[in-house]
Amino acid sequence: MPRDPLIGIVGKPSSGKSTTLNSLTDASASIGSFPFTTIDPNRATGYVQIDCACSRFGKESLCKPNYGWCTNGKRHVPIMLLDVAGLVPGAHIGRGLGNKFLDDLRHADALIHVVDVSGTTNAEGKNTRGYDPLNDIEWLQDEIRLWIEGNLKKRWGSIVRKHTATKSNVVDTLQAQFGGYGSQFSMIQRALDRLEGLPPLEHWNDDWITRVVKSFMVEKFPTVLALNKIDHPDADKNVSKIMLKYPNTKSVLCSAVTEIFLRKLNKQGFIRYEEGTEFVDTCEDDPENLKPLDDKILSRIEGIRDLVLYRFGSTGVVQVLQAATDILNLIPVYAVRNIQTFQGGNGQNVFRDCFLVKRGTSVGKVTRHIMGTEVTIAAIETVGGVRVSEDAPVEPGKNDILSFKIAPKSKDT
Ligand SMILES: Nc1nc2c(ncn2[C@@H]2O[C@H](COP(=O)(O)OP(=O)(O)OP(=O)(O)O)[C@@H](O)[C@H]2O)c(=O)[nH]1
Repeated sequence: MPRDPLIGIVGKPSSGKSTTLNSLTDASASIGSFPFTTIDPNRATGYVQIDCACSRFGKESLCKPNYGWCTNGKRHVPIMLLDVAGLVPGAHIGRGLGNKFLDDLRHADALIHVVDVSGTTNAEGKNTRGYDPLNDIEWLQDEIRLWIEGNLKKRWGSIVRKHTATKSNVVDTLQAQFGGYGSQFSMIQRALDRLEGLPPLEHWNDDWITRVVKSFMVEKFPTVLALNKIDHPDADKNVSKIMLKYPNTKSVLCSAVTEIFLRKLNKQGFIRYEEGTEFVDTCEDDPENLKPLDDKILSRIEGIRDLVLYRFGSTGVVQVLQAATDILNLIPVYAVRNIQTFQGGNGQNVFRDCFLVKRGTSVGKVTRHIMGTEVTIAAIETVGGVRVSEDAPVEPGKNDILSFKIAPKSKDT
């Protein structure tokens, strides 16, 4: 059974990790209880915003998720986040929280690297001016690579001896080494396929080992860059530099502190703010429903509109989490009791249960993930009561709303 996806938040001290995490985990509407089975202090529930299936069928007013919430067809689906704190240069040799950080990381399926693009904090997170954040992207990648490489090189002699003695396949040999990082055979295969002219493992020199580890990292730790603090005047030139140097890495511009500020005022009834958008109303726009603000805060909001919202379309925070689920290829799948009305088990409300699963996963696998392996599924249906085979893949808008008919337990069991 696939486990729930986990997204790690990484970045140097003072880059804005906690602020970003707070804005991703702050649930502004009343929400269901915690859906995940394991809770540890570094984990928090974030909410990724998706277009809910209820809006496909004009049933927005009847939508009531068991977990998260849905407003006018914009649904906030829970996803587990991992706060990977304490990374400083030299972590792989034990600086800062050192290996503790790296150990936490192995559980993550994707990373959000929060980068301070204002250039006002150095590699250690201390105040400065004109720091080049390109360094942060490089050294974070290097730390992870050196950690994996270090572990591999320590045992390289015996790895090669065993590999040749047992005439093993290179994928099997690497899976035995990388299994501890949560690797899978398919991941390793893809990582190796990307490397042209790769010699047999027994002929790998240091350079080839580095290339293999880098390629493996692309598979194991797909990364979104959250280019944070875009509200700062020095951010623009740093953002352009990063985009030029890393054209193929998903980057999202954001201002976590702005998001926190707007959500707070929204909760207190001073503004109307729709998360993930550029729309903010104040008492000037709606004096009857919004509380009055003093001139200082009004002018700060004006600044936020000009510097962040109108320039970039939003604070970017909602989009950061969306980008992380996109690189993992996750799509929402809905389990309903009644395939005609989309109602849940209690016969009320629609689309109560929504799960994020990898696009292309077979319906059978999704079924077992949701229903468990003990039950016997007699039939699976999708929209219109159409039967779906267990092999059919789930895709956005296709086989993504499912109803399961359970076979009655036989008397012998
Ligand atoms: N201008 C600006 N400042 C920000 C933004 N996000 C965070 N900050 C500020 O950056 C500082 C550090 O933010 P934190 O969220 O504590 O950073 P962190 O990465 O969690 O730091 P550590 O806990 O030391 O690892 C705080 O003063 C924040 O207010 C932003 O979008 N814009």
